[in-house]
Amino acid sequence: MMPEYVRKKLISINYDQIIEYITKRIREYIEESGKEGGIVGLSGGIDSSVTAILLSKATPKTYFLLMPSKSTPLKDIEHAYQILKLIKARDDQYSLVNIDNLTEEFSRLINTDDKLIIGNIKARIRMVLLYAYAQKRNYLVIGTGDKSELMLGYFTKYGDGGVDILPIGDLYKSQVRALGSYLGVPKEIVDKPPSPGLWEGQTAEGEIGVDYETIDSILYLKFEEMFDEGDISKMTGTELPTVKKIIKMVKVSQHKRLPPEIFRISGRAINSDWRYPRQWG
Ligand SMILES: Nc1ncnc2c1ncn2[C@@H]1O[C@H](COP(=O)(O)OP(=O)(O)OC[C@H]2O[C@@H]([n+]3cccc(C(=O)O)c3)[C@H](O)[C@@H]2O)[C@@H](O)[C@H]1O
Ligand SMILES: Nc1ncnc2c1ncn2[C@@H]1O[C@H](COP(=O)(O)OP(=O)(O)OP(=O)(O)O)[C@@H](O)[C@H]1O
Ligand SMILES: [Mg+2]
Repeated sequence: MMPEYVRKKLISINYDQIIEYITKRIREYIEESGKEGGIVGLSGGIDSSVTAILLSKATPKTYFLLMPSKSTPLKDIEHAYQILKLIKARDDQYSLVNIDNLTEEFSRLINTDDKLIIGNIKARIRMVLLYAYAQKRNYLVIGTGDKSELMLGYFTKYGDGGVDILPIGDLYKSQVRALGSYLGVPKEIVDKPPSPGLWEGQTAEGEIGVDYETIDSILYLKFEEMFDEGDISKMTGTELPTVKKIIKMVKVSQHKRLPPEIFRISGRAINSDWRYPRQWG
């Protein structure tokens, strides 16, 4: 449940300003990186739909990859096509690549049918394809991760997490849904249960065990408003162990949000966060 207090803070916001800011930053980033445009993996889900629309507003140089597998619901492919139509993508601006053959080859080599291992392989195959298509065009890979998934670590490390920029990464899933509605994403896409589609019947809320309105409320109250966990439990109508579970997911997934730790032997190389200091020219 999302308390009214949180709804006011997270959902009643100025979407025009957000759209303007994100599209401006995408444009600037592409230009500063010396690249020409951006590519997005289009799944038919809300995150890639919103990202695709924002990218199209930022630049005419866009490309979209639809990469279904056996576990991709047909509806999702239809939804991806609806978004292509909405953004008026031309035939030479997208491709459909089925990833089943590649996935089967990997599972044969690794000799596993574990759905999580195979699911993560699918996400990483998509990443490999996106980077290859991007390099062919001198484009950047535009990530679709939202703040809820990034904070929870609910993504495949170096799979859908392997991207160049994260334009909607500071918006919670509930905010992305509201932004999607505002941008004219069909209601069916906005309202359907979020799913990585890595195995049949998978839904994010089913796997995590909590709905996104509650997840977002817990994340917001804990990490932006510093509420006590007991109070968060009461405010969101969620059992305390569930609140603790969500908070723990953030803690244990830190490694997914940071560059790999380098075991330093000499002094510091550049800065520890790898930013190149301006004063070095
Ligand atoms: N402390 C630590 N420091 C450094 N590395 C650490 C580590 N702990 C684990 N690791 C590494 O991380 C690996 C586990 O991470 P990872 O490979 O990502 O695998 P994992 O987190 O187990 O699985 C990915 C999760 O994300 C979900 N997902 C995936 C893709 C898309 C979406 C979506 O919403 O669309 C969701 C998926 O359903 C699943 O629940 C470990 O095998 C290990 O190599
Ligand atoms: N079938 C697919 N075709 C192309 N890209 C895909 C496919 N499945 C996943 N991806 C890529 O992986 C990203 C992560 O998947 P995820 O499910 O989190 O996002 P989504 O489908 O856009 O939204 P939601 O979380 O609501 O399902 C997608 O946004 C997309 O870029
Ligand atoms: Mg999805």
